[in-house]
Amino acid sequence: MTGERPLCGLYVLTDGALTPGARLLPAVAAAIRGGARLVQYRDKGGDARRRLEEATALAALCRRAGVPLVVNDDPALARAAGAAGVHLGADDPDPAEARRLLGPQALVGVSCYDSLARAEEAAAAGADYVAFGSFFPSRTKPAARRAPPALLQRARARLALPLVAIGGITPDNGAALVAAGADLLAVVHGVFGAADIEAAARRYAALFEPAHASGREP
Ligand SMILES: Cc1ncc(COP(=O)(O)OP(=O)(O)O)c(N)n1
Ligand SMILES: Cc1ncsc1CCOP(=O)(O)O
Ligand SMILES: [Mg+2]
Repeated sequence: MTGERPLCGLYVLTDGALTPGARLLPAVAAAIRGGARLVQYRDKGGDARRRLEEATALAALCRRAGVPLVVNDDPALARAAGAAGVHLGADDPDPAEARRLLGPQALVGVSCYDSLARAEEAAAAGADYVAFGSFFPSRTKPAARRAPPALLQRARARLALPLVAIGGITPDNGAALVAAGADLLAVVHGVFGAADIEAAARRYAALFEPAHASGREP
């Protein structure tokens, strides 16, 4: 992806239970006002028409805000909705196929769990970022495979592309992940489960401001 802004900061993932129906767009708008720098439409529902409507509306909102929208799991939906890209895990379509469908400008992110080897493969195949985790117990995905924070330091030393950390991240435990090399913190519950979404997003975004980020590895 030839991005306008570097991929760095708070990455918010929507959730069908926390941001249902009419609450989706206001919730994402609040997260962006709070400083979110990347948005993922993550919806595991089976209603294709609703998903297309929601993803299309979110893509328009994100475009106006200058924040890329990534669609989880579904390259065809990303294309139909006019999203900036797609996020793919081990059980999803092949990232190379997604790249062919979405084109060279698209943002293609790949889940790597606790595997540096998988991340190196994804990087060599042209991923725009790689995601590791779950680093902490996740309310959104309790059965997610766990990864140790030290993995981020090893990944940082070996990989030049943006690193995403995900899983049970709070403004308190996220600082150590940023210090270990995470460029983006991917969050569901900590932002969209909050009573004040904008304020919650602001607390994560602050972890990337110079006062906090001075603890980061070069
Ligand atoms: C940024 C980010 N990282 C990891 C995931 C998980 O992807 P996946 O393993 O495909 O699991 P599901 O999200 O599809 O349940 C993600 N979506 N985003
Ligand atoms: C999709 C995903 N993959 C690993 S953990 C997770 C969910 C993260 O959500 P939360 O920030 O609520 O733990
Ligand atoms: Mg997936």
